[in-house]
Amino acid sequence: MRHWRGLRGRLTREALMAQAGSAGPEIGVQRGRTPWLWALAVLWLAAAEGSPSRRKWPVPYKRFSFRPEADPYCQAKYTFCPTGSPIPVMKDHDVIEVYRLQAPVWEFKYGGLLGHLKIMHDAIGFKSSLTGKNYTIEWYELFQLGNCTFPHLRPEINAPFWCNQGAACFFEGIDDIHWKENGTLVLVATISGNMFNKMANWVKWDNETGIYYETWTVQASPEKGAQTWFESYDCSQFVLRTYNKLAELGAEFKKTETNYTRIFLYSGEPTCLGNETSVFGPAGNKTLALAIKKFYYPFKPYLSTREFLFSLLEIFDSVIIHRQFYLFYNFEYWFLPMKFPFVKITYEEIPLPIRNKALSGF
Ligand SMILES: CCCCCCCCCCCCCC(=O)OC[C@@H](O)COP(=O)(O)OC[C@@H](O)CO
Repeated sequence: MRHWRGLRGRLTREALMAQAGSAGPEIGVQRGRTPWLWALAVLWLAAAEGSPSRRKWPVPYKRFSFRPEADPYCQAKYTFCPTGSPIPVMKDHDVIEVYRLQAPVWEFKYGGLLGHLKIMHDAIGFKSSLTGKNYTIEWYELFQLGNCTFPHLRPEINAPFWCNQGAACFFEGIDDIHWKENGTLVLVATISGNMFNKMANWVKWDNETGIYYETWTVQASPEKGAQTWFESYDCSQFVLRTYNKLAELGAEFKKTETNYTRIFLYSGEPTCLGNETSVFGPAGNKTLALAIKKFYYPFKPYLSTREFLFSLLEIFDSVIIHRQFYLFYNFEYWFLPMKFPFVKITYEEIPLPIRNKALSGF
């Protein structure tokens, strides 16, 4: 059994789909049925050897002109942003403290359990000196992490169905116990009311245009400086974007270590396979469509213990043995030629940003 990994260079969508069209769903694995196609692919790769990919990496996260209504099929296990409120307009001369908030994911359900694995959720707290009121802003999934990581395979719909929206939630109050008990609540900056108001306007734009959650960070290897193929778009990325916006507005951050959770996939150069229409539509490649759905099938939720254990074996077979992963990014499907160590959860420092001195009005 041979894998594409023995051949250097990048596979085009056509080569992968052609391979799929002849060899059946296990793309990238030679089954001895298409030697001529295999030779063609080898010749193509030899010709392409060393030709640098023309694509810009990492793939830029796609923003949209507006946030669509969520599909009623998507059901939240826990209500999104139950105590949400509009962001208030602060007095320009107000002095507002900015807090880094971090707690284990799903702490409300599992306490500090995931904190032991450093699987952490991030948010930002604000406290107004003029009013004494404090606030929390956090960015997370409308329909929980599993729905943002894997799709639903609905019998009545040919394409995988995603409930992967993520959004910002702003509400009055900071739950000190929630953040302090197993995580972090620390002052990181002090800003003016004017800066806060400008940040608030940016948050509204960011929230209206950045509409989907992406769990995975995809890189070529765990080494520092390795090529990043895709960045995640999750709670921590929102906090980082907001800190950067505040620094751009002139905020000066304290010197404190800030670590964040990321879950990595390691792969060779990804290949874009197309979107829902081009892959799963009437003119789509039926075998590729089947291969993608076959890949996602073991990830479906609410399995029995026996089904779950069997699914783990299927996932191991796809990702580790056959070194295949289908990523959904920017509402397109990507083939990832997986590499050792395949998957890794990290909790590493991403330093607080440097102030933009040109704009520091505070
Ligand atoms: C199907 C799972 C695939 C494997 C994923 C393994 C862990 C990956 C962690 C990535 C970082 C997650 C950080 C993040 O975006 O957190 C958002 C959200 O999941 C946090 O959930 P929460 O319930 O703790 O907090 C949201 C809300 O309840 C707080 O008020």
